[in-house]
Amino acid sequence: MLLEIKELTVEFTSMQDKIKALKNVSISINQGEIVGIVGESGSGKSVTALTILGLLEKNASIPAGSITYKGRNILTLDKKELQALRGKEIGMVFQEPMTALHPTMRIGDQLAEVIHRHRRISYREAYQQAVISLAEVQINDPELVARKYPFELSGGMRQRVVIALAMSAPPDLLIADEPTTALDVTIQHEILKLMQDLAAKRGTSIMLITHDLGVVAEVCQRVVVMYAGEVVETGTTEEVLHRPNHPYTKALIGALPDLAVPGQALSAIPGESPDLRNRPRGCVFASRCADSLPICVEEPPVLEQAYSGVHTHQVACWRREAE
Ligand SMILES: Nc1ncnc2c1ncn2[C@@H]1O[C@H](COP(=O)(O)OP(=O)(O)OP(=O)(O)O)[C@@H](O)[C@H]1O
Ligand code: NI
Repeated sequence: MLLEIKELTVEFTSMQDKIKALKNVSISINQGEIVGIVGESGSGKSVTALTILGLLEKNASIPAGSITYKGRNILTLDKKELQALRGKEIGMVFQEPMTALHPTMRIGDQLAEVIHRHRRISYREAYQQAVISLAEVQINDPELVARKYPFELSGGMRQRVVIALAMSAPPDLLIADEPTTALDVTIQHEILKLMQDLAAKRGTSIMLITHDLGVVAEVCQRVVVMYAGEVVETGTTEEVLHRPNHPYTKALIGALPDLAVPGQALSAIPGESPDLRNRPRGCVFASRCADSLPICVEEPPVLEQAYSGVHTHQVACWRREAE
């Protein structure tokens, strides 16, 4: 196991309010695996990523849980140790590539600087390596692009550069938070394929955060469905997409015209997600669930094996189909 998040709870304090953004979240990622994290806006996907990276804002606290990376609990590391982990061991790619790039520095120099820092080779060698890594992310004429500034590139090209940057160490884990959301559909496909190929070649694991089940179907081996800061269902992509067990997952999938097509946003399910300042006593999804039972509003269901004999597939639902 490369990364193991165990019963993680994250809270934010703002004004007088305490927002429980994550509750009892457990997610694991094996070496070389691509795991998709899906859920609608506000379900806690980005908070999960930021917690792993040690980048939560100052108003956050972590009252419970652990995040074990290669046997070490990341939550106990100090600032310096975390910084060393980020970028080198754990790479990151976010939705907006501009935030990861230095606006007034040439692409080749940005890459060379990072490579120089991580690999203890001369700057000249690092620059040559930078050009090679641009070619690896399928940028035509990498020498020319290396001399350009970020603003001279298209969004898709910039995201390729960010992936080259994130993969340059190279990391063992890549955390990608909606890496293709801002790009048009054809470019999305190319970038996903690129990440998948690079990961396979280097044995990198990827945590791929997306609100797009088509993206999950295309590249993920496993998927974690989050709702209101909790994991409601998890399993192999096949299990979750073809045999969904949780009413929320079913609703997400049922509303998609064609699962194999990326670029379809999660559909709107009637109702609103619960107020995270005042979480419901029972199941978080009960207020929007078409199949809820009296017990659903009384007691929270725990994440349990969905079908007997299938260990990978788990669901938190009182109507869980155990057979
Ligand atoms: N610094 C903060 N202070 C207070 N609340 C926060 C803070 N950061 C996140 N939250 C809250 O935590 C919850 C989860 O947010 P998060 O960004 O993880 O959602 P998400 O699943 O990534 O959504 P999206 O798909 O819109 O990116 C939200 O209700 C959000 O408002
Ligand atoms: Ni997010």
